[in-house]
Amino acid sequence: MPKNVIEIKHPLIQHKLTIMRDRSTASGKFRTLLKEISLLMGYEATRDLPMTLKNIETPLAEMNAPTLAGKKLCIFSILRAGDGLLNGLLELVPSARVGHIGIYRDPQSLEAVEYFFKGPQQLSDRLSLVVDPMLATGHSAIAAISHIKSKGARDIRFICLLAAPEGLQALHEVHPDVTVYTAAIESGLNEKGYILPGIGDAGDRIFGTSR
Ligand SMILES: O=P(O)(O)OC[C@H]1O[C@H](OP(=O)(O)OP(=O)(O)O)[C@H](O)[C@@H]1O
Ligand SMILES: O=c1cc[nH]c(=O)[nH]1
Ligand SMILES: [Mg+2]
Repeated sequence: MPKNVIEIKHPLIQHKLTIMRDRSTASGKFRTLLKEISLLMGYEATRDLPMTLKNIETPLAEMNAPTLAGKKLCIFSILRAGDGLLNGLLELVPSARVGHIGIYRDPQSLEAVEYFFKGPQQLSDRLSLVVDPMLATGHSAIAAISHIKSKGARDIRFICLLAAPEGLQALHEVHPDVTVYTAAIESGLNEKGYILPGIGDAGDRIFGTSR
């Protein structure tokens, strides 16, 4: 297993994930749980942001108080399912810029097909958080990260709910500089490239669609 993978085994995340895995959990509840998990994962993925001190006055005293040092963020959502993680992270860091990368996975070849890209101009001095609930073969994440690197992004983290070992390995081979935050490293992929035991098709479960 690549070293730069952080599996967040917090009890609240694991409990919520178990409810999401259950096939009888409806879309509304599924979305709510994914957003709650995004807040908890975002806490972990930002725990080493640079800090500085700022002089303030409380009602009682003057103090040098810790504050974020101003490292700017951009959150890139891999459409569609990435949007299930995006809004929670934006609530944590309201000043973050947002990029959208439309990618779907061809069901036969399992290759990533990009159909949309819109992101902020200046990426070289930002921390980019690329979000998608699923890292299966890794093709979608690799394509998304290659694209944002071509636009200048250098400091990149990938946040996913579930990661297959195959996807982690593939992503690490192409982008060894990218740290992955995940709630669970799964057993593997089935013959159609779905993560096992998994949650099924993330986009379909978030938006109530079906293939
Ligand atoms: O690691 P990979 O093998 O590339 O698979 C993961 C991708 O597959 C899913 O997207 P999907 O193609 O279902 O599109 P959607 O989000 O629009 O439903 C998922 O949200 C990832 O983007
Ligand atoms: O299990 C999987 C694999 C890819 N995409 C999904 O939505 N689910
Ligand atoms: Mg997708």
